[in-house]
Amino acid sequence: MMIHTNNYILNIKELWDDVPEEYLSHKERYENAIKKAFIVLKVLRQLHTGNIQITDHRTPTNVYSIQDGIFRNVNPLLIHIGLFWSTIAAQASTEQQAEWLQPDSSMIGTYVQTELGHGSFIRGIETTATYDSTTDEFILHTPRLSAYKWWPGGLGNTANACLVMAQLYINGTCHGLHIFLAQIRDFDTHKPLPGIKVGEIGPKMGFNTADNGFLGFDNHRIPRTNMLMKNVQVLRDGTYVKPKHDKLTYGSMLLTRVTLISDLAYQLSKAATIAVRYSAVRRQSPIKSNEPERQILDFVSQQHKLFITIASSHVYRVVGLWMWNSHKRVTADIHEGNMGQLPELHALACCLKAISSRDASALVEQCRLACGGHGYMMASNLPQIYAYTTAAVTYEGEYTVLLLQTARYLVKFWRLAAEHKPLPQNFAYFEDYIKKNFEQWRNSPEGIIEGFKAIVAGKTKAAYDTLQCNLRNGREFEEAWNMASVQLTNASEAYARSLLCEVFWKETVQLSTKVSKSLAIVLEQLAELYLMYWALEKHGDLLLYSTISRNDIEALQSRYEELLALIRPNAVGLVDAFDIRDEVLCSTLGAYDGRVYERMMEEASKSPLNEDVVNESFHKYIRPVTMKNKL
Ligand SMILES: CCCCC/C=C\C/C=C\C/C=C\CCC(=O)SCCNC(=O)CCNC(=O)[C@H](O)C(C)(C)COP(=O)(O)OP(=O)(O)OC[C@H]1O[C@@H](n2cnc3c(N)ncnc32)[C@H](O)[C@@H]1OP(=O)(O)O
Ligand SMILES: Cc1cc2nc3c(=O)[nH]c(=O)nc-3n(C[C@H](O)[C@H](O)[C@H](O)COP(=O)(O)OP(=O)(O)OC[C@H]3O[C@@H](n4cnc5c(N)ncnc54)[C@H](O)[C@@H]3O)c2cc1C
Repeated sequence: MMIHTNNYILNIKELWDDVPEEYLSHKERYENAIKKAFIVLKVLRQLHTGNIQITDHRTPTNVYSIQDGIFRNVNPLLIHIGLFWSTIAAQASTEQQAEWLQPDSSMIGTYVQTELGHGSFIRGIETTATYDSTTDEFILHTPRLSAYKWWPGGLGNTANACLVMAQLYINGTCHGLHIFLAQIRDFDTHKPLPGIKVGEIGPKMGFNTADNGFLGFDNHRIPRTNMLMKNVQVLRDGTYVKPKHDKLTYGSMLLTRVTLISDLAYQLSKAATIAVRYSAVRRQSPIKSNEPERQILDFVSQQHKLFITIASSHVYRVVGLWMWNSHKRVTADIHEGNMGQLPELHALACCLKAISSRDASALVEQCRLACGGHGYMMASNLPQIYAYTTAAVTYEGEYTVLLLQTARYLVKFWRLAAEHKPLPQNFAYFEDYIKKNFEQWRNSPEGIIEGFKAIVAGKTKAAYDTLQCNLRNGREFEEAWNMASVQLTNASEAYARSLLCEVFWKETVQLSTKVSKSLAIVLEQLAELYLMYWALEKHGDLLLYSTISRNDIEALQSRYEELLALIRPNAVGLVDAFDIRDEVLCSTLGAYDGRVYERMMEEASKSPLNEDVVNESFHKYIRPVTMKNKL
């Protein structure tokens, strides 16, 4: 059947709420979301099997992104779709995949790693999987309260299976973390299997349509063949066959970190669309006293808040794609047995996931503030977008923890540079910094990129020197590292920013040659604005580590303000170009037709507090007091 999938989904009535989700109880929210999730899953399965076909070339992304409108919050099957299947596809053997990856599978799964006691430090995970060679089974066990799994999305009520990360024991030897497929609920009755204690963890700041859950195992047995065995094996006699690289088990985290960059770009484009469109409708104060009130988008300070959000959305879209392609390349190499590029990919994914999530949540909040009081309304959808993006700063590798991973990589190259050993081309600037081969500052995108590299070198040097000093003072390495950790994270942050600037600028220049001249001009303006914005934000660092002068900074400021003025006439067009449907934006402030006040009044009329002209609490609580006072 040929179907225009977007319209098809939009026309499924049960997917769209009459009562806004905020008015539902915790339980109702879940039940409403899960009803919709299974309708969406059915559509995805039909797409997969070819029972329905795509007629809109943009549909693959739209099926995913339209979910934001359907759930307003999050699809409770996000982890089932985004992590459970992808981990099986990446980490299970060919035979396991043939058995488990059936389109009509009964399994609804989740990814179960974090415990009450351990999230970041996964080597500290306490759940065990002990091989019993007499029965050819693993025994999954939760030894104590802190070992209870805690957080996995969909675990609370929905999942009947999971991929669980546990410490593998064979004949008393611990072989570290491995992934196991475990059924946790009966496929027919959905009751927890014997030896399984499972439930939901309660309301959160966001993600409240997803049933994040807890899970404990009481000596729960699974077949040996349920360990994911593509990269590592346990044979029938208990022989352990090591993986080619001991971090291949962490592959799903790496892939999700890469994917998240593009997802955050999309969240940013939603926030920018809402805030820019609203700013074009909203009038507040004249600029000159004898003039009518102006669109708030005409205030230069408002442009400063918003245009960086438009630009950042493009940055993360471009860099997300760049990382996706790198991931594809490195994965192909790994298939050939070449692990050489894995450390670099991990280092890039860590700092870029950290900075993209932090930037996205800060900029979404900036968009909310830019909408004044109305941005605080749930009906603006900005609070929900914020709650969604800020979670990404923590999940899939916490911000600081990931920056410290990238710092390990930077310090390795600084050590090579300090010892005058050969460096890869992309770190040649470390050597230049040591030799004081400083370029003369140029007030141009290329000059700013060089300036950011000098900051990376300068901050890595400072962190490295502190580390060495701590070591000379007799500290053990880990302690010395902890003492230098503020500087180490600063170096990583700078590294991420320099990558973002360089990749975005180079990709934009390339893209500009392939599009119309007028479009190329706007794209380059946005890219330049991004670089200028961050150069000005980091001018203190540039003064410390590059050859920039006070005059250069003043010139940068002027150019930045010029760019704001140049972008202003295209601002609404730029967010319209994100092409996000009203049904997905779910915002009274950001709809395409600009009927902000009418929509706000329509939404207010849905409040249950407007159902009765006089609320019954008046008779119960207010009247007895106010009438008594009157007497
Ligand atoms: C449908 C599309 C979906 C789109 C996506 C949209 C939305 C998102 C979807 C879902 C999100 C929702 C929920 C999120 C789900 C989760 O949160 S799952 C749980 C995630 N948990 C974490 O991320 C834990 C973070 N911790 C770690 O990753 C590790 O503990 C650590 C910090 C990396 C340290 O590990 P450890 O084993 O202790 O390492 P150690 O210190 O011994 O060694 C470090 C060396 O190992 C290298 N390394 C580490 N990780 C990797 C890796 N993944 N790949 C390659 N190499 C790795 C590292 O470089 C070090 O190497 P050295 O040479 O020693 O420096
Ligand atoms: C919405 C949401 C969904 C989630 N979904 C899932 C899921 O589906 N599956 C799953 O398994 N997990 C999931 N998680 C869990 C998530 O992966 C963890 O919360 C995350 O990895 C952070 O770990 P933590 O909570 O233990 O934080 P902690 O590690 O306890 O961090 C607390 C603080 O300690 C600091 N810290 C910790 N270690 C260090 C260090 N070495 N050096 C310096 N500072 C440090 C951190 O920077 C932070 O400031 C989810 C979490 C959220 C919020």
